[in-house]
Amino acid sequence: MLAVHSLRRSALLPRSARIRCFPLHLIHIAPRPFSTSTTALDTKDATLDASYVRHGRTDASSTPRQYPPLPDPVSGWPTPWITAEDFERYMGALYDNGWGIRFSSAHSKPTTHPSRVVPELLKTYHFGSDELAVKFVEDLKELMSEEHHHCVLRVANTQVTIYTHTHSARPTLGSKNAPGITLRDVRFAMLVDSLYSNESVAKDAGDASSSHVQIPSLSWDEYQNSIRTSMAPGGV
Ligand SMILES: C[C@H](O)[C@H](O)[C@H]1CNC2=NC(N)=NC(=O)C2=N1
Repeated sequence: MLAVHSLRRSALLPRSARIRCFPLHLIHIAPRPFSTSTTALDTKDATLDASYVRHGRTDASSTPRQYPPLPDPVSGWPTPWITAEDFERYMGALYDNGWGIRFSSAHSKPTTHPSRVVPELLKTYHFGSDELAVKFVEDLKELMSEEHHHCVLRVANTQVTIYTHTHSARPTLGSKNAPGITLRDVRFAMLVDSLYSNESVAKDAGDASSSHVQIPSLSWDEYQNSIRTSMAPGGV
């Protein structure tokens, strides 16, 4: 619990400052629902120190790009889709840090929404072992519960892909509700990156970035066009 609060406060500080914000003896993780030993933030398991993250990338582009200030927690439902201003403010840094946008039909429901296409943010993280990937998922579960925001996870051995959209969302004022990308997702994406890098930084693990999936970085206009062409008949 404390770890997530600390994370929020320090999410956007430079790495060196973050290290100062995370004296390991102060970090406490609430008990886990299942017990694959400790988390990477936990001080008890020194054997996991150096390998939470796979250090495949040593090029300059692997340095995480600094994010603008974290959006405040969003209250109320449905949540508005991100605006052109939000897109301008956050998407450049999200793209540079390996996030992408996809339009997914995986969320359609045969009975109510047979051909629904949902815009969402996604990113794949790579780990040094299956166990470390599972530990990251445990930490994500805590973050999801703290944020009251739930993403879809795909765990494939040492890779964890995160897909995040907001179910209860609204494209524009007065329109019908439709799932999509909101500031809840932007905030969640930034917090997940921070979780990932803080855990490895706290352990002095070196390169804290993940390998980036090659997903085209849509401009706002392309994003709007994709929404128009790929969303359910009638548009949004
Ligand atoms: C009442 C509760 O907060 C809502 O059901 C939340 C839970 N988590 C959620 N997560 C996501 N991704 N989208 C939502 O609309 C959503 N709704």
